[in-house]
Amino acid sequence: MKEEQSSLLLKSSSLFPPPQGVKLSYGTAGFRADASILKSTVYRVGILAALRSLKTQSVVGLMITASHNKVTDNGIKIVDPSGGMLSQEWEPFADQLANAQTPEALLSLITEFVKKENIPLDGVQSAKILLGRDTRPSGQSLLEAAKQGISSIFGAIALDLGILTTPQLHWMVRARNKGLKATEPAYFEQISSSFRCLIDLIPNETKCNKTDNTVVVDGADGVGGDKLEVLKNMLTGLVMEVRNFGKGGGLLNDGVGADFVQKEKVVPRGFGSDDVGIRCASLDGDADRLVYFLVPTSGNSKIDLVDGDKILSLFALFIKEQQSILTKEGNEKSNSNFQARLGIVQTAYANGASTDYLKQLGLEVISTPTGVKHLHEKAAQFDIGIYFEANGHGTILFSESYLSWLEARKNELGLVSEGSEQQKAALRLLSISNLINQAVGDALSCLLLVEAILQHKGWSIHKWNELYQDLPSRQLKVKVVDRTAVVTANAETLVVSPPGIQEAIDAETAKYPKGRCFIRPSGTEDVIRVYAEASTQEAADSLANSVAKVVDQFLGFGSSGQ
Ligand SMILES: CC(=O)N[C@H]1[C@@H](OP(=O)(O)O)O[C@H](CO)[C@@H](O)[C@@H]1O
Ligand SMILES: [Mg+2]
Repeated sequence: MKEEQSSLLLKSSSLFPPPQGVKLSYGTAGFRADASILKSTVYRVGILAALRSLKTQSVVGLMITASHNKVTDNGIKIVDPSGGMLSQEWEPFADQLANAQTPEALLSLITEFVKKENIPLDGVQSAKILLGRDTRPSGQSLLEAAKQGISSIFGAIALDLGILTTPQLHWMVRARNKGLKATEPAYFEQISSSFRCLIDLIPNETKCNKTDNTVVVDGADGVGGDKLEVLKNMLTGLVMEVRNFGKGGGLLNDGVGADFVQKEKVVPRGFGSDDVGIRCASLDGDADRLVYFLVPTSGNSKIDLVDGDKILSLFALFIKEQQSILTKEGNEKSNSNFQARLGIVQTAYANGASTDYLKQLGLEVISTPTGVKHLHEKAAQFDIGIYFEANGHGTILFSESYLSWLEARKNELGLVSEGSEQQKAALRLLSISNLINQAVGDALSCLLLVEAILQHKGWSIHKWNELYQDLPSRQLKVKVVDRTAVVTANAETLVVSPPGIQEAIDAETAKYPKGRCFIRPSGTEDVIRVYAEASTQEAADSLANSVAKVVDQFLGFGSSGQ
């Protein structure tokens, strides 16, 4: 490394001392903590992003957000050139950088890594980093720290794109590296026009029945609500009312948003008795999650949750239907025999009833650890890979080879049977691939796809919700001395350390018919999460509570683990 580069790094890093007594970890989706201690981390991730861009010779992204966490938290994550999450191979280096105690230690880590990875840090190659942030008040000052980190690497340029949803930034990084238009208007144009195509392709029979085309959306008082206000005016065939849109004075994620709705199963702020029976949806704080819900009865805050698993099921059902129309037998041979592999990816948090339903549809279902980085990787191995976390984060990935086949097939059908059902099915699948974010789960594009499918099928939210009945479940959080003491295996369904705890969990679970329960350390909050499922709500609650007690005995503040 050149002398000037080393001294620049030493000088700038001395302005960003790391917080004392805190161990930072890249976690499920980047670094997250109370915003007041994050400046040095964000500065260092700025350096890391510049190195990633140099290494890949492509544009990368930096998103400043803490998603569903409380407003005083913030976080930072890197978007890889593909538009996906940072390659997991670089995560250990991210952890080391964030935790280096002195400017000298930081410099030596960087020097070593640059050498090992063969990164062209000569000032000749340039690096470009797109920066986005959510609406958190701490975003602006953290943005400055990120810029300082980026400008500490010769040749690196930061491009501030302002306030964006996380999926918008992922989309822009991907588009940019594919040489496509990567602006916010281009994003809105793409999703609204592909939504229009799907609406135009609705069969006349259902069009006549005129299904309810109104949806009320809780924007979590964050960036998503704000962006929906723009998007809704570009849509035809859908009436959208946005509440908690971020500029009405409500506090981000405070009794609102997809995480709250999914975990608490009660109405978010601003919703209530007047909404009985209406189709409602909720975004999270950075608009990468979406859940639907309905208020079943007045005078009670309980909701019927239509979660990520059900969105996944609706998507899977529709795609499977379109695929079978497209490959219907008795048609001309040509190149119509592409055996597209359709695969479903879930985590252990997926409701057991959803997995059963998807398997009954004859679909291949696989399970990965929590965090979309894991699900995305698996889904990308299929021609059409649909992945969702129960909390509403997911998307549909189409392989390049399948898309080229589909495009060719659509053109061919246009010549031989213009306007046929088969050609429409091909057009629908192509429109879905343009609507749904190919980089990462995106609440805005998923919302439009759900709406298009419901209109296509002429379904109400009730009808959709009846695809299968969720097994009662309960999620709890337990504060412990050191959550890293819990080590899991088998896609997080088994605890291998501390010894004895899995046996205790098994003993509790065995007491409940259809009981299923697992624990894992959260990668975004300082807690152990407990998930339980059983045949009744009381049983699920009781199982979750007993296992929470087990966790507390083994790892809580009164345990010998302290
Ligand atoms: C149970 C749960 O909802 N976990 C969430 C949450 O991760 P944890 O590691 O569980 O804190 O935040 C992640 C990032 O948004 C999301 O991917 C994940 O599904
Ligand atoms: Mg989020």
